[in-house]
Amino acid sequence: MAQGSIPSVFIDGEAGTTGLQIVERLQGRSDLVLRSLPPEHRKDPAAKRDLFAEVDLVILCLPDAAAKEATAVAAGLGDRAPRLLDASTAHRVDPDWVYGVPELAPGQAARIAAAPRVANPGCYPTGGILLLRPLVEAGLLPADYPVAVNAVSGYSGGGKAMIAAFEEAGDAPAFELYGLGLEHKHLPELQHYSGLSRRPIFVPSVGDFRQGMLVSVPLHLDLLNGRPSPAALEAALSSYYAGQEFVRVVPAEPAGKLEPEALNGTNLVELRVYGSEARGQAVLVARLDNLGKGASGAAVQNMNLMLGLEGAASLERAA
Ligand SMILES: NC(=O)C1=CN([C@@H]2O[C@H](COP(=O)(O)OP(=O)(O)OC[C@H]3O[C@@H](n4cnc5c(N)ncnc54)[C@H](OP(=O)(O)O)[C@@H]3O)[C@@H](O)[C@H]2O)C=CC1
Ligand SMILES: CC(=O)N[C@@H](CCC(=O)OP(=O)(O)O)C(=O)O
Repeated sequence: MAQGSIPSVFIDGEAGTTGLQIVERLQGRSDLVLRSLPPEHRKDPAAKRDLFAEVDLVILCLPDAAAKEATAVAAGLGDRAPRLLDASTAHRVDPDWVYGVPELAPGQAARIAAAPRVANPGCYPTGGILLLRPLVEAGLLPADYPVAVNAVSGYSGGGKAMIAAFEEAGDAPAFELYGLGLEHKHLPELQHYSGLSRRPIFVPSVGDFRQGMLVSVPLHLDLLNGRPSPAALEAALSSYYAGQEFVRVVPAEPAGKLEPEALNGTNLVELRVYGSEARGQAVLVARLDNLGKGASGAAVQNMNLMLGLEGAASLERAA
């Protein structure tokens, strides 16, 4: 990108759920130019290659196989290759890609800003990692703790096909567990970036609401190092995310209820620690918009970092 020029961005997969939401979030921005392909050429590798060579950043909002193909197209351009931000699962634990959670660790935002290739995180791992990693790093949660992660998502998490099943076909269940083969595609990144040596058990579910997500982790306090109180876990999270704009540690309401849709349309994550000192138990809960901080909001946050467009961050703030 020439100094002083306005960066250009192409969203490969702009007609899909994640792509459309990114386009929506970029409406009204004058600090970048959004490039596009005519609909009849959107899957044409030659047309893609030509456009890739002209832009500064390509955001991949494609199924995994198509994201890998697009990455190969970019690599084939050598010096003219654009930087890539991949929203798919294809490159999230690939050491050649930087993981797109700026709040992951000190220096991660700077690594994203400088990276040629950034892997946008999965929606469930965003919640799980933000809850778990600070506790592992603080030495409170042993890396081999038998972690179980339970989660519920709105159906937009399943892209166009699942949206059609819920909104058009009308034959989708009101609620269902899935991933019960214990091989969900988010497990590698969830384990890796949380810093866990033991593979967690992950039980996702989907409900008959479009958007919104809760990710929860039950903990037995006597199995943690030093038997911390729920308040100590909350303090560890608060200190880890002090000063972060999009991650908020919120005191848990004593009534002990939480619904998943309150952050829809924002790029925020809320983290809470519910607990019973007397019972020696706690439940960590993350609330986020699966299409916000779980996908398109995170992609815009990463794009801003990669292109040095800090001034535009206000567009991502909660109303
Ligand atoms: N939905 C979500 O909450 C999240 C999704 N993601 C990831 O983002 C990616 C996109 O998911 P999502 O938006 O939900 O999926 P959708 O199915 O809603 O959209 C995918 C889009 O990609 C298009 N497409 C497929 N192959 C190609 C190709 N070769 N070239 C150009 N376009 C192509 C599809 O076209 P067509 O319409 O013709 O099928 C469709 O428009 C996936 O990897 C997904 O795992 C990540 C985080 C959250
Ligand atoms: C409800 C639902 O089906 N959700 C999706 C995950 C959505 C998501 O984050 O997918 P990425 O890994 O592509 O980021 C699923 O479990 O496969």
